[in-house]
Amino acid sequence: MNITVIYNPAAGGGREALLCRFVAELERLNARVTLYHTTGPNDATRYLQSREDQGDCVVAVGGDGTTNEVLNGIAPGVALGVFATGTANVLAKELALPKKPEAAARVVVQGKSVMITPARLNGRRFIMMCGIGYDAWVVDAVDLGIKERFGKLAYALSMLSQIRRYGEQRYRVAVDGRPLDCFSAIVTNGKHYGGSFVLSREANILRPQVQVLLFQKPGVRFLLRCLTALLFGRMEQMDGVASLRAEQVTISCETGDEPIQADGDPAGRLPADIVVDPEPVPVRVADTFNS
Ligand SMILES: Nc1ncnc2c1ncn2[C@@H]1O[C@H](COP(=O)(O)OP(=O)(O)OP(=O)(O)O)[C@@H](O)[C@H]1O
Repeated sequence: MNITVIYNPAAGGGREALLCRFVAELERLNARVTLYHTTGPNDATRYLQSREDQGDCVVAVGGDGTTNEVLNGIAPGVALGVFATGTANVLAKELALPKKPEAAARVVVQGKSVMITPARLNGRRFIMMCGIGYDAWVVDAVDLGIKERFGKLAYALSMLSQIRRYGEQRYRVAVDGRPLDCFSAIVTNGKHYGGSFVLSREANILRPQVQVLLFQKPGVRFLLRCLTALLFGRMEQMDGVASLRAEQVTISCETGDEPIQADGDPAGRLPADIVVDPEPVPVRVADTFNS
């Protein structure tokens, strides 16, 4: 098996020792490995697009942002592997991928492929989720220095700093053409969010549809109730939260320069045009993964 390993040395504050163990195990399993260290944002995508032969599998070693950039550069038919060394690693939770480097390498070489349908936000693929409103403000306001040193704490601090703004901005959404309003929205491909929290029980990453969660009531109290419900995996059931399955979603707002987040990183500004990608991607998972 020929494997390209894309390592983001900035993800999760750097995990060089884990990378070495991961690559050593791949080689012990007779894989031929080409290793690449990324140098900055979008370098993974650029590097992959410049490679004529990416091998049988490209493994993203980093967080969801690294996987996103690999996904946007991977050639059709080449399998995507993930060794999660980032901060939140939501995709790894969704696919029940092992944390230990040796076990993660065995999944890549000895596991199976499942077909996952990403979605496209303004033309660029995302694999887990994108969001506008509160969700995007939090990602936009994360202090990268704190994130590098203290990981998820940076998100918690950013969440606190943005709470007061919730409800100020109203967004217009079209879910498969149906017009709706909201004060925040998350378009998710999978069930998990922010790590191991369950955002949507309705979502299914193996299905060629996304789940759209619309937060339709204003007010800080409503947001706090939503965040509490998220801790218990019950946000989708809340009065004021609409959860809809869709193939195409557009989101816009009349005023302001509003950010969007995709797979946990800033992803441009509104308007957002989100469509399910017609080309599914083979992704390596454990043999025991229930598909
Ligand atoms: N050499 C580099 N130096 C700085 N940033 C980089 C480098 N290579 C890639 N990046 C950027 O780092 C960003 C963050 O990486 P990533 O999202 O994978 O890790 P994380 O934020 O720690 O994890 P998670 O998304 O799971 O919370 C990526 O979006 C990528 O653009």
